[in-house]
Amino acid sequence: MNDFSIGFIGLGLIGGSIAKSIHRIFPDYRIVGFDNNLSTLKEAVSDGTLTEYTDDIHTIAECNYIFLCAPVHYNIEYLRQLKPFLTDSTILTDVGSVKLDIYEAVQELGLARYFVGGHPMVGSERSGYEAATDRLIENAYYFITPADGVLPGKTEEFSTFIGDLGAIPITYSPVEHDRITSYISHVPHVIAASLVNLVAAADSPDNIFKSLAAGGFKDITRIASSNPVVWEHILLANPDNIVHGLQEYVELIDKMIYHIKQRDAAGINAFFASARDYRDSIPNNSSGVIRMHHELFVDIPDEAGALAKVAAFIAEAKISLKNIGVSHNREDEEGVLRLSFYDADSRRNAQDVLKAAGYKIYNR
Ligand SMILES: NC(=O)c1ccc[n+]([C@@H]2O[C@H](COP(=O)([O-])OP(=O)(O)OC[C@H]3O[C@@H](n4cnc5c(N)ncnc54)[C@H](O)[C@@H]3O)[C@@H](O)[C@H]2O)c1
Ligand SMILES: O=C(O)C(=O)CC1(C(=O)O)C=CC(O)C=C1
Repeated sequence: MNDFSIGFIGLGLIGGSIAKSIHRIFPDYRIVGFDNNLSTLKEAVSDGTLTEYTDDIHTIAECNYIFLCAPVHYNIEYLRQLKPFLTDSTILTDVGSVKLDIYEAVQELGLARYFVGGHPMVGSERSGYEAATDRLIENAYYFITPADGVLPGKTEEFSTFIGDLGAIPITYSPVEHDRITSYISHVPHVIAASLVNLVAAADSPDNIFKSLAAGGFKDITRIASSNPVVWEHILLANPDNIVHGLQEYVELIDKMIYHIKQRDAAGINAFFASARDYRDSIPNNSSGVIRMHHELFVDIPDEAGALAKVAAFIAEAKISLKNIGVSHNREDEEGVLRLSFYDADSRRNAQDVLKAAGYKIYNR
């Protein structure tokens, strides 16, 4: 065992995924967990991700790198407890979705010399350690927001470490970060949750809306299943940017209402056309604004066992499948089975295997 140590406060989706990546890439590092969910900690020790867990903040504070991975407001609360034990060899970081509030707290507490903030631009609607994977952050952009006054070399050292884990570090100021993420992440989560609440309120007593909801509604509302505590903290930590974005959004909706009321075909068309052009310009096969997804779409017969058969071909070829899903709406889907993989090689190999077995494959 190497005596290099990394401490985690919060071992859910993001903390757990980063800990698992570190364990995969640096198996000799000592990884220590602290979480208010004891069964999570026990599970992470038993699957080998954590070397040990602790309920003593001092043990975490003594680690070389400290990752704060609880909901954003709780991360800030831990700064004060860690402060007395930190040394110049510590790198203190967090993964919170909002960067200015923790940056200001760090400055106020005099912790700037240790602090390199971070935020992986990747995640899931699932939460908790059971949703964590050792590939989650691979190929994802990872914001780095160093404190003004951080000791020389720490930002470079931490960025290199994040690159070693397979993510793509990009350095931004906390102010820029919070403005960008309000548009591309925080406002969209509010909109997704609003849409679900809209439909839930309109649904019939026998829930017919829910039963009939197809790809469109499901695609745009996946993130409405996210952990409410995490999002409560994010909205309260970045209120001005989010309110501003939502107000602009309401203006857009008002504009569409006006077009519809006026029966303005050209206005409606232009609204959709500009959205389609921007959305289609997001590169699918690069680490662009939207993370690279290694996906295949496969047409399968609508019969029992068809999905299991495809999964068996993949398993026989020893290819790891990240996710598998079926769409029953054949009207606007060419391939109905969506397979996602952890990397481009796995996707390519699966494509070869399934093609050889006579399946029709689509790439999107
Ligand atoms: N969910 C995402 O997609 C996503 C993406 C990037 C960054 N983040 C950020 O990552 C952080 C964690 O989010 P997550 O999605 O992993 O949440 P999660 O709910 O999956 O995990 C949070 C973990 O923190 C623990 N925890 C909660 N309060 C605690 C406390 N007071 N002390 C110690 N442990 C505590 C929980 O038991 C849980 O294990 C948040 O700051 C969030 O903004 C989330
Ligand atoms: O993919 C998802 O489910 C996410 O919500 C990930 C997502 C986002 O893109 O909004 C959520 C929160 C973050 O801080 C970063 C990424």
